[in-house]
Amino acid sequence: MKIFSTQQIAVIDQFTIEQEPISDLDLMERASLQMTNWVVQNISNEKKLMFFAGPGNNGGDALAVARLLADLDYQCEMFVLDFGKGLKGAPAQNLIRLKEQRKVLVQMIASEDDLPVIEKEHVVLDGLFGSGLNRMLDGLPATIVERVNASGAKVVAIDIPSGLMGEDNSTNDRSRIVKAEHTLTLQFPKLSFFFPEHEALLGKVEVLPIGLHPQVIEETETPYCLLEPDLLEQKLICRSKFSHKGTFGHALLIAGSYGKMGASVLAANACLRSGVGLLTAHLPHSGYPIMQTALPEAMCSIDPSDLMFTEFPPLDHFSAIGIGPALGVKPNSRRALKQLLEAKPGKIVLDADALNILSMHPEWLKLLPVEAILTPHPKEFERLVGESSNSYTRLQRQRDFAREYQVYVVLKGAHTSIATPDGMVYFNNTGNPGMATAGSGDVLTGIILGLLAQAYEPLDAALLGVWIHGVAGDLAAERSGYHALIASDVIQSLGKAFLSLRK
Ligand SMILES: NC(=O)C1=CN([C@@H]2O[C@H](COP(=O)(O)OP(=O)(O)OC[C@H]3O[C@@H](n4cnc5c(N)ncnc54)[C@H](OP(=O)(O)O)[C@@H]3O)[C@@H](O)[C@H]2O)[C@@H](O)CC1
Ligand SMILES: [K+]
Repeated sequence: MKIFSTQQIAVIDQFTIEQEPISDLDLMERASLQMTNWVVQNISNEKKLMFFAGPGNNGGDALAVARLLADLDYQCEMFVLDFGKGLKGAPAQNLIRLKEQRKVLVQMIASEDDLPVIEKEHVVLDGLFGSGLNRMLDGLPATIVERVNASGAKVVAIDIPSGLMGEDNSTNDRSRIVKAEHTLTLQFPKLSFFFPEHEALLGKVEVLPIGLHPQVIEETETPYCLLEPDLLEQKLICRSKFSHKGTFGHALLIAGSYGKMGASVLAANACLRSGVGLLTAHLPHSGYPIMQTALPEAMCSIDPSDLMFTEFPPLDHFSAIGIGPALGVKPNSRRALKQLLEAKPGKIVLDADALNILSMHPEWLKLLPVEAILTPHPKEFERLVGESSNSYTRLQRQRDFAREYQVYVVLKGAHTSIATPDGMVYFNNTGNPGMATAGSGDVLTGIILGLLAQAYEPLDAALLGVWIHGVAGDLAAERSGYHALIASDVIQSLGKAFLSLRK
């Protein structure tokens, strides 16, 4: 699913009105019907609903939803923000319709004194501002937001919590943003919905389709996209009857150091469970019995060092390399990583300490092969590019980094984002908080390595790997819940996760 900017959404909205064609009033009614249906299914009509409507179409939606719900015997009160200019267009027509219906008390709010008392038991429907917000809230709107947030009432935001910008909130003040329990967003999630600092403002997000014109959606270009199963199903490669283990590549995993060999075992296991033909794990000598015992399917290449990575085997046999989990950053390992990069290793995924080494030696970044995949968590990414004060800035840095070095940057998080060398960013929404556990990242590295070593292009390996990792985590959480979930559970669910793509 494409993620558009709020400016693009306004253009798509206008195109739909002209080309469907449909009047703006009818489009607003269509959107409002969707939201009304959601309220009917989720909120009891014994609750008193307090609507707040702003000056634009977001307010128009609130006015229409109040009328539709009042017809269904919901008890509604309407408070309209009065800037002294009156409403225009479709919102003005909806105000007239609501007044003519005579079922809802409508009050204008011109100053703080006009504000109602909001009880904890009420439900607030927030239609102050939506995608037309163009500056931080202040004055009366900011006061309303403060009151709503302080009331303890359940808040349902129409399209977007009022005060939240669709994209960049780096100069916004979160105390002036509505804190919703549910956000009913129209047709497309907004970019700012994918940033962790906004989770508590958005609550649970419901994307409600409102039938915007498919042609303009298809033709409008955006660098941002949400991963969906349809796209990934197309990417999964079918296995022919005549395939053999040589068809599915030979992966080389370089991971683990003394005391942390588990990272290597987890990544190797996940790699094998992702369909690779053959896997060689390169390990310090002390890791040899561990790997051979834990995972008989893996072959081993033994480092001269007993404790850490200092040398890599000849690369000719391998179709992809994964390096980094629990490697350590000792000088010998650093030197060996540099030599590996100088040997032009081809398809490669770098994680954890491989990235930490690169942040200690930024001059080696230029050695990264084109289309290498880097899988940092936010801290590792910060070490590479410096601190970012918010997710929007971090996202722009992620895009810049991917373009500058022509690599894929998989920034791990609740919505893992994958930035590509050509400036695209894909967001993932599979996975769950239970996966914030030791070894989870090693499993992802193993999956991506397994896919890379087969015939998957780096882009497809990154997208499919991230998505499958999340699905496997979700399946594992169904069995163990979030608290008890460990990385091995995710590996156990990989089979079912691949099967969910039905090939
Ligand atoms: N997607 C779709 O197709 C559909 C979308 N729909 C709905 O439309 C919504 C978008 O509507 P919208 O464009 O009218 O914008 P909205 O947010 O209501 O308000 C803009 C007004 O606020 C003002 N203003 C801005 N910032 C301000 C501030 N800080 N403090 C004070 N004022 C401020 C600004 O005026 P300004 O002061 O800038 O002149 C302007 O008057 C969208 O979220 C969805 O709910 C559906 O109806 C149907 C289909
Ligand atoms: K809103």
